[in-house]
Amino acid sequence: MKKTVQVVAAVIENERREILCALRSGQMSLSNMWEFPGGKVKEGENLFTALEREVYEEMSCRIQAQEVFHENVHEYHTFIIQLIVIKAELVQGVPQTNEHAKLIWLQRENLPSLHWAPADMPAVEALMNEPLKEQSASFRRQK
Ligand SMILES: Nc1nc2c([nH]c(=O)n2[C@H]2C[C@H](O)[C@@H](COP(=O)(O)OP(=O)(O)OP(=O)(O)O)O2)c(=O)[nH]1
Repeated sequence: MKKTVQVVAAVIENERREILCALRSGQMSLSNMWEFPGGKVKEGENLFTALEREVYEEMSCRIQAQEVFHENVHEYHTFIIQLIVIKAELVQGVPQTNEHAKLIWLQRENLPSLHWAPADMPAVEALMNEPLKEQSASFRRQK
């Protein structure tokens, strides 16, 4: 039986309404696919704390997890992923590529132009279809 792995991933939006996208490196599994930064939740760990820890480990910056945005289950060849996508705010530092091949900020309407990890597609679509009023507070404050 395939193992189910719980993974948290961050949607971090900047004041220009761009979302941070991360390219998995050639050394990682699902190599050369784009993802939202994050990783596996450890046993007994709170989802938000796990996300803040993973982001700090991967990108040396601090985020504050805000709310669960999307959740779905996807079956890969070797495991089943429960992907929990969480809105988060960058609170300290500039994201660094400690593990990823590349980091880019992309307007949400351009998200589908990337080759995403298959499990991420429903969340990408949900972001595309998100009503303007639900989009980030930093963006709303500019209006
Ligand atoms: N962080 C993150 N991982 C994702 C996303 N979509 C997706 O399928 N994944 C997969 C890739 C990995 O197999 C797993 C997250 O594992 P991880 O980031 O903690 O660790 P890892 O790459 O070392 O994992 P692995 O080599 O053992 O598969 O979830 C996503 O949007 N963000």
